[in-house]
Amino acid sequence: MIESTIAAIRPLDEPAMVAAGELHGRLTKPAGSLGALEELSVRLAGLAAACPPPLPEPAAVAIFAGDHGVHAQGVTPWPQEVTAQMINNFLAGGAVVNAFARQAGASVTVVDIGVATPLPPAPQAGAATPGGGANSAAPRLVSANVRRGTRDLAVTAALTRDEARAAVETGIRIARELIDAGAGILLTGDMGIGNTTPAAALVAVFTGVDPAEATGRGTGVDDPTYARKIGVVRAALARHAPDPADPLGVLAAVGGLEHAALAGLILGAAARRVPVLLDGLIAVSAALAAAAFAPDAVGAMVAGHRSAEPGATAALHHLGLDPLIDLGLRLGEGTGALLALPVVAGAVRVLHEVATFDSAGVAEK
Ligand SMILES: O=C(O)c1ccc[n+]([C@@H]2O[C@H](COP(=O)([O-])O)[C@@H](O)[C@H]2O)c1
Ligand SMILES: Cc1cc2nc[nH]c2cc1C
Repeated sequence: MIESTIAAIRPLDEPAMVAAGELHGRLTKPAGSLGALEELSVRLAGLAAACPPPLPEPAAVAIFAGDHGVHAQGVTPWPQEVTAQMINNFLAGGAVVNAFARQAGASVTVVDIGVATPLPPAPQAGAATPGGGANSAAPRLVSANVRRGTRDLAVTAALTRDEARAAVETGIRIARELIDAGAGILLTGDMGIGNTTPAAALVAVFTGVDPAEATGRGTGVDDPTYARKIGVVRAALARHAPDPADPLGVLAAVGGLEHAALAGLILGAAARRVPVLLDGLIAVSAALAAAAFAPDAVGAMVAGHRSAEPGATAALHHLGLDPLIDLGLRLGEGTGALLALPVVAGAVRVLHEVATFDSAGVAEK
């Protein structure tokens, strides 16, 4: 399923991009005056192979949650149980992601891909329900636990290749379900105490930057914890020597289940030519894996924001993506992607609704 998904990912459609660029030149605004929104809307036309591309709605956030054996190394001050407790908060609608999803009119799907603490079984709901607004469906839990947390990557491989594959395939399946249910854009979310450590390792492997540059303070670790965290990432790279040309092997050695599933979500969206709006460090580390599986998947990626984590900037640079907003966020959950959603929608709406100089009777220069 990974292989067939990769095979379905194709380059952007040039004629649609040319048409969108020409249309921009005829709209009632000085050429180039919408800055990065113009490039974004042209790219989304290329992704959809249509000018104008469809409005990116309804929007669906998928939050992948997992735990991490590397927690035992003292790389985060938070207890592991917080991952499961925050899932309950997501399902009750009380987290920041819920507030932002209501604001943006997006649905929220929470996927237990590898939480250590047992959760109440999810009701066997039918199809996914993207969409939102005041009457949107309640957040939904999908139970797809591959294992109750990864192994400690400081000691051994975090996952077997089969476990990593199962998580990637779940991400692909969630993308398909959300798109089949009508989603016009997918947003990445994550929850996992300790997950900035494997994210930093993934960034270091795929971009080649030094672990000290890829590693940040996560939820806000103190100086001794930060130094230990860099040492853990450096030692893990030396121990496993992951090959960046083998993304499944990299995810298995030093990744996490939510990172692997997010890579699958991105591949699944790219294969269906639906945009995927990336959140912070964990999302962009997964995006590096997705790009290693299928370089053309980058065409479907929109960088929602620049996380305060230094590894996120290294990853975005490697992917050639400019983030839409830069507010110093470092929360995760999908919050930065949700804040960027109106920017993406605005970029596309311009191509649908703005009058041309001709039609509006406005003189050109
Ligand atoms: O999205 C980001 O850039 C981001 C940056 C720092 C922390 N987080 C979130 O914080 C948690 C991991 O932080 P830590 O310090 O426990 O590794 C996890 O639940 C992430 O969603 C997320
Ligand atoms: C409270 C809390 C909320 C979070 N949301 C995403 N990561 C998180 C980490 C913590 C600790």
